[in-house]
Amino acid sequence: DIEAVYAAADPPPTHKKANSFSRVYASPPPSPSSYSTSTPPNSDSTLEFPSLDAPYDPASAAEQLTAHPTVVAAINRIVAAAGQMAATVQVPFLTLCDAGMGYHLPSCLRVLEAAHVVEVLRDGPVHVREIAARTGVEQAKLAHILRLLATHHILREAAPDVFAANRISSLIDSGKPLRELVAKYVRVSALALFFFRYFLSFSYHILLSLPPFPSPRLPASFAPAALIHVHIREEDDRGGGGYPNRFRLERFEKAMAGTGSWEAPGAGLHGFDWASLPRGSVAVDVGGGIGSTSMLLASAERRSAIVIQDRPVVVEMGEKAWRAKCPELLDSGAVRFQVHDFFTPQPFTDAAVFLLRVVLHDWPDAFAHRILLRLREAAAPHTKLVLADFVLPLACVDDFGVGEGINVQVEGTEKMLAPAPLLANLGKASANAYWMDLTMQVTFNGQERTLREIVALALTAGWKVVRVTKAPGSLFRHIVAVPVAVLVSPQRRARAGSGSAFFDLPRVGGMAGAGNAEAGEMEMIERASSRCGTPTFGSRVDLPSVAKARARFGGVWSARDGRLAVRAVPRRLRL
Ligand SMILES: C[S@@+](CC[C@H](N)C(=O)[O-])C[C@H]1O[C@@H](n2cnc3c(N)ncnc32)[C@H](O)[C@@H]1O
Repeated sequence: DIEAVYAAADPPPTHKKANSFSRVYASPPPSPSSYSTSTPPNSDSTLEFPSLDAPYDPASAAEQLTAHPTVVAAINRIVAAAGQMAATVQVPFLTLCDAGMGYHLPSCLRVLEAAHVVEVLRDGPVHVREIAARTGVEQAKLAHILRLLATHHILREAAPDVFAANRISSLIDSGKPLRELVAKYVRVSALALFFFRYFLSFSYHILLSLPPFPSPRLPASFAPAALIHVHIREEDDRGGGGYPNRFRLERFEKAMAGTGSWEAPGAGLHGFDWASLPRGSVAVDVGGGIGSTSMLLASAERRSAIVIQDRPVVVEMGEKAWRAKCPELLDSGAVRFQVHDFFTPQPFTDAAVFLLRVVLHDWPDAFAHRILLRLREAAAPHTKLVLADFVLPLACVDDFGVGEGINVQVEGTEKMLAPAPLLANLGKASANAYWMDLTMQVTFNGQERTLREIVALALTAGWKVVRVTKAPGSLFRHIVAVPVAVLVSPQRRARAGSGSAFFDLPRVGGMAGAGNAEAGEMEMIERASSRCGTPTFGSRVDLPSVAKARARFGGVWSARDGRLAVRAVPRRLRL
């Protein structure tokens, strides 16, 4: 109920009718000489500094105050002090990451401007669903872009997924009606996004084609340049003499070891109760790289055997690294490497834990769904899935879906990381997770995800998230999920215009895949599935679910032989 969401949001800022730019130039602030520098600027005690949350109004007394020489000097000192304090106190690794990925900010700003988002927000907060509909930009991507801008105080997330312009973004309001702009620049927004992506990918390729340079003074665990990582095709990994991809591959593995610095100290060990696993059980580190995380686990916790799965060339490198560092763990069988493609059936069908660390963020939802589904097919009832990834908080207090049909009932969720007036997601202190999100998006069409997105994605593959760890000082989280019935996956694809189509509820792990969707989950699944390109149904095959399917998708639905059947495939389900 979008009205309810708006009602819950902060009151809209005052309407702005005129073009900010023209007003800026039409009424420049008084020149410094018009002030008496000896007079304190704020002798009127009611005059306050302009609010960040309200639109920019150059004519206001508060805004004019900012041109007074004393105030200008104070502003400069505040900005200098804030920047210097941040650089002084923040861990240098994170400051370097911030500096290394800040190039996403202008790209996001460009989307804001080219898609005319500020004009859409002119009259107050708007839900991203509506912004997407009015600008033609894909909703899921737009939400992340706008949240990154909100994290940098350029917009405001007034309520979950509801964005508002503020003192900064309102400055780029053209003052023209949206209709006029869209007519003039037909679909500029979609095109801009399209070309940006390619422009950025192109820049990456140029950067990555530069010859490697030695950096002997960097500690081995830190390789910032390699944080931009590349999926190297199998045939390239070994290719002639190892240049350039062999270098990149080796640098990449160092960078992966360096990602330990994203985590709160000890989080890798405490993110899951490894000691609770029965002696002799098996933990599978899927897409485990050279096993940097497993090495920590294996050294601290010897109850379960660890299998590290990856592609052949990585397994080869991993075995070499372990043989050099801790051969006894390989020789005792406590740890072993296995070549395995995670898009193919998982060979371990009785694992205690499947660990996916920084794997899902490499992949778009449709592929991430497949990786999760392969694990679900191999899961026993006691198997746990541990996802280790950044979890993006909203830039406002998060009610976890109340009022949006989504209830993320997960142990360990936090509605906010800081009280007002700080941003609920800790603003600039959290920038790195949002930079990584954009890096994943422009490089692989992957992404970092919010908890809602992770919960919804996992559910499409039969994993129910039950717990997320708290990790003070880091947005890198360990998320624990348990197997539930798979709610997804048409076995036969609906053909456009075909007379009828059946969507089987699959059998997984010997369990009939009759859905167990609870209230609210249906919508969540549907949203996730629309991103996966696969229609999904959270449904028991009973009359209410048939009615739900009809209401949601149109068409004529019935329950036949434990399957949902649809006649005259509705447009929304055509694949
Ligand atoms: C971002 S790294 C994460 C490595 C490790 N989990 C860690 O946290 O250090 C992603 C890993 O997925 C592996 N990978 C990519 N495609 C794969 C596939 N189809 N099957 C198995 N592993 C794959 C890569 O080789 C790489 O080691």
